[in-house]
Formats: sequence, C-alpha cells, structure tokens
Amino acid sequence: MIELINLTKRFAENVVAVDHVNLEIEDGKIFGFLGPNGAGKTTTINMITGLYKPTSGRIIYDGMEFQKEPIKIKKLIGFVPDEPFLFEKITGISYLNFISDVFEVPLDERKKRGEWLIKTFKLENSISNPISTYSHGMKQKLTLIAALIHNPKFWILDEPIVGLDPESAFILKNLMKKHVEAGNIVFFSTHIMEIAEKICDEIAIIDKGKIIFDGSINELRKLKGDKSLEQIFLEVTNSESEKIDFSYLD
Ligand SMILES: Nc1ncnc2c1ncn2[C@@H]1O[C@H](COP(=O)(O)OP(=O)(O)OP(=O)(O)O)[C@@H](O)[C@H]1O
Repeated sequence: MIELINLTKRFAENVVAVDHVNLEIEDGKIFGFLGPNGAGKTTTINMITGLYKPTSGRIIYDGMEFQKEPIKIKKLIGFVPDEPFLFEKITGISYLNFISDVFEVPLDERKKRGEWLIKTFKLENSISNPISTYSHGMKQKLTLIAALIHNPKFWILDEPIVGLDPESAFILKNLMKKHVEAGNIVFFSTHIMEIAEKICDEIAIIDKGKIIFDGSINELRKLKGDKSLEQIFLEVTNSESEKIDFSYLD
C-alpha cells in the first residue's frame, strides 16, 4: 500500500505545486493520476520517488516512512520519469547492466528478465548500439526496461505511454495488468482519458495542487452522470474548452 498524508510541495511563497494531498493506493490496483498541465502530477511523482523533498506531509510504503527508510523503499520502486535521463554515449545493454548493478540484481535474474523485456519490447537489434542512436520511442522503451529490471513491487510511471507505438503501448498495458494481478501496485500519470478509462481500477484527479476526485471511474460516473471520462474531466477541472470559438478557423 502507498499512503500520502497531507503531502505538500511549495516552490516559492506563492507557488504551491502540491497542496495537502491525501491518497491511499491499495495493493493489486492500477491507479491513474490525472490532471491538466501544471496541476501537480509530476511534482507529486517526484516526491514519492524521492527526487524532491516534500515541504511537508508523509509518504508511506507498506507501513515504512519514506523519509526514514529511503534506500529500502527505493529498491521496491520502478520509476519512469516524464523526461528520461539516459547516458547517451553508452550502449543500451551497458545501461541496463549499470542499473542492475545499482539495484543489485543477481546476474542470472537480470539476464532472464532483461532478455525477456528486451525481446518483448523489440529492442534486440539495437540493444548493443549507443543510446545516442535511439529514436525517442526506443529511449522510452529502454527507460521502461531499466525501471522494471529489478522486478519492483511499486511501478511509478510518469506519462509512460507517450511516445510508444501502439504495439508497445499494448504490451505495457498488459504488463501493468499482470503486475497488479500479482498483488503489486501501478501508479501512473496520463493525459489519455481512454487509457485511464480502460485500465485503471482507481483514479485521482488533481487540479491546482489539490485532489478534486479520488475513486473508481464508476464512482465518478455516479457523481457526474453517464458521460465519457473526457467530458467529466473537462467539467470537473472547469475547462473552458466548450467556449472556444472554432469558427475562427472557417
Ligand atoms: N522546479 C520548479 N520550480 C518552480 N515551480 C515548479 C517547479 N516544478 C514545477 N513547478 C510548478 O508546479 C506546478 C505543478 O507542476 P507539475 O510539473 O507538477 O505539473 P504536471 O501536472 O505534471 O503538468 P504536465 O501535465 O504539464 O506535465 C506548476 O505550476 C509548475 O509551474
């Protein structure tokens, strides 16, 4: 379980990116984190993966306080950031070996799991090439493989589907489902409402740093009527998109 208690990040006196966020993510759930641009998704994800120190509040993984046991918890996390940091000069396989060393993945395990992931994401022909020669999507896939190579319980993925081709997106969605079937947790942010609608057991919508909805999509529909998630999202985030005068383009 992941618990966020009054989690807050203030970047400046008047910039509260994440404002007293309270969330509970149970084992066995795919949790979708939605919100408009600048809502606080990446800031929240950066705090729960240890990249940012919260201004206040608590982050608890399976009863362990993140601030007290960061190393132990980080070993349980597979993190895909919104902008991958990769070493361009080394090869894909050297990068995976480096990450496996950091996470102390035994040789036979990294070989088995690594080879399977490389094959599944169709990177066999490029894994021995320098990362600088990879396309954006190939870098995204390598980042995913590196995040999953130590078989972490908690997958924390910031916009993981952006940049993936339809086949890779399909594979990732199935990996996510399998992962939670085994009692683990997938926490991911997305702007793609169809994906959230299809695969999430639970969602939270954040807007201007505050959680404005937390529950299942069915619960959201009960509150807001039987509309598409996109319509409900635009409504609850007070989007003014319906007021845009597209006739300007005629
Ligand atoms: N390092 C920073 N310094 C100052 N302000 C920041 C910093 N990082 C984020 N912010 C501000 O915090 C708020 C939340 O940003 P965040 O990146 O978390 O949004 P997001 O929901 O991930 O947006 P997007 O969907 O565009 O990726 C924004 O107002 C942003 O300008």
